[in-house]
Amino acid sequence: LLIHQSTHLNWSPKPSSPGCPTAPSPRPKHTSVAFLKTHKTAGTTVQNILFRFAEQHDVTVALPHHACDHQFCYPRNFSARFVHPHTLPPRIIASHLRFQRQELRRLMPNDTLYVTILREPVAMFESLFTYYNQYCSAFKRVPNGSMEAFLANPLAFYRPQEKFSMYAHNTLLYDLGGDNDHSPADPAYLPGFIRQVEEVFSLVMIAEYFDESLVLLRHLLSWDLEDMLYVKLNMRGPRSKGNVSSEVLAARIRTWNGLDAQLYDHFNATFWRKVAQAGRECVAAEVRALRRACDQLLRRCFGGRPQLRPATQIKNKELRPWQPSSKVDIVGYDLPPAVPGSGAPPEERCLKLAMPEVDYDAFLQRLLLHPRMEAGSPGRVPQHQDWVSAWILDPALRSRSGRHLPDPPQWMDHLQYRTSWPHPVSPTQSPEPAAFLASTGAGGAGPLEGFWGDSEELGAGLETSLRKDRSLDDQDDFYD
Ligand SMILES: Nc1ncnc2c1ncn2[C@@H]1O[C@H](COP(=O)(O)OS(=O)(=O)O)[C@@H](OP(=O)(O)O)[C@H]1O
Repeated sequence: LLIHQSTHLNWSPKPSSPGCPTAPSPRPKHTSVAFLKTHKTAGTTVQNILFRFAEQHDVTVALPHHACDHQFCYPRNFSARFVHPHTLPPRIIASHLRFQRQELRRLMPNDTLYVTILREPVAMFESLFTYYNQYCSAFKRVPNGSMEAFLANPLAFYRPQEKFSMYAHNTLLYDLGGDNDHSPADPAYLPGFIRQVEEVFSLVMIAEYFDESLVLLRHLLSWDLEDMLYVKLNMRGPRSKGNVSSEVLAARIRTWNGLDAQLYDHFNATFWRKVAQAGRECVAAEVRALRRACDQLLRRCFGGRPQLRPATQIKNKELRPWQPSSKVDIVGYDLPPAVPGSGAPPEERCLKLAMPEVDYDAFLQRLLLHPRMEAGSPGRVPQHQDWVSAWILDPALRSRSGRHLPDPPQWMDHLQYRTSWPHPVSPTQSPEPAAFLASTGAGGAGPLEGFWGDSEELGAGLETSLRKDRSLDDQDDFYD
């Protein structure tokens, strides 16, 4: 077990930097954030920053209902009903969803700042094509999985009505709630759509300029530089990376994804206008400070820059990234039992820094389900295993109780206290799975039957659900 330590980096950012007009003045950190996590755009790395911030600052994150897996029932249009009731009302939302303005407005506080991220469409499409080669039928039916063959005649393979077809055509536009199959012959559509995006989103980050984007995000939210530290997550290993070396191929990708290409070009330009407003020198200086601080954290966690490893070589199960298929390697990091140099065990935050999306989501779900588990069983005496799980999952609890599990009277008191923390839960608050699924039209209750039963069933249901997270095939069932 990793021992939580509350020590922080001794590097401490100045609240504002001279010559940086948009650098945060000393005002409270903004904690209401809706991050639209688009696909294959470095969104997992941003999400991890937000999840860690939420944990550290005790801010509620909207998590998907179990029937939605770890995404908000994507590719459906987002609905507030897809949010796990224990995470209501949330202040941060950062898991995959298809943007739906009204529903997010209904869910999130009025002062929510909307942020998203775009990636250059050629690199993004190559990533999508590889990652979803087994899930998107348009890609699957191409002979030898050849991207060149697909791009030579996309319409021979693409069927807009098919499930997951959005991974093959203007995915950015789809994620933002737009019509990814809209005719390029309609000159009015995209400008109108862009205007709507600009109305809602305070910041559109650009994956190619990730660090500059984080600087603008920090200014927008008045966060400390320490809140922005990260390692890259969800990267493909070298074996799985294609190379779009030919200009002809790149041009075909841009033509096929014409709406995304124009969208990206527009927001890339507005991004650089924002950088200019913030002061180029100021942003560049802060990028250097951010990189230094990231390096410093990596030394504390890994003894230096961590080695990227295939999932099979990662000893810590919680750090093994999900693999979309046997043809694609998603690489990750392992934590050393003792940090080279200091010899100390890595801090809790190092685990979270390197934690893949599915595992972080599952971790947060487990934290939230504990109080529900006890509240859902009135009169039930807390069991020893409840305490052990709470102790493992709750860093604050661990830091209070130290290395050793306390005696039974203490853990029973604690568990009873937890029934009202962090979200008071009434037994009627959570819809039964069948009712939930019927209300969303998301399919039969099958795998979730008995989910809100007693704690043992709940635990088993949770494990099933975690296993389910590993398979997109199971997720498919919700859209059949
Ligand atoms: N910080 C940073 N800067 C630039 N690029 C980064 C960063 N972090 C992750 N990545 C790359 O983003 C790709 C994964 O994107 P997502 O996490 O959004 O994918 S997913 O849709 O959630 O599966 C994936 O790209 P590919 O490796 O090309 O697939 C990652 O390598």
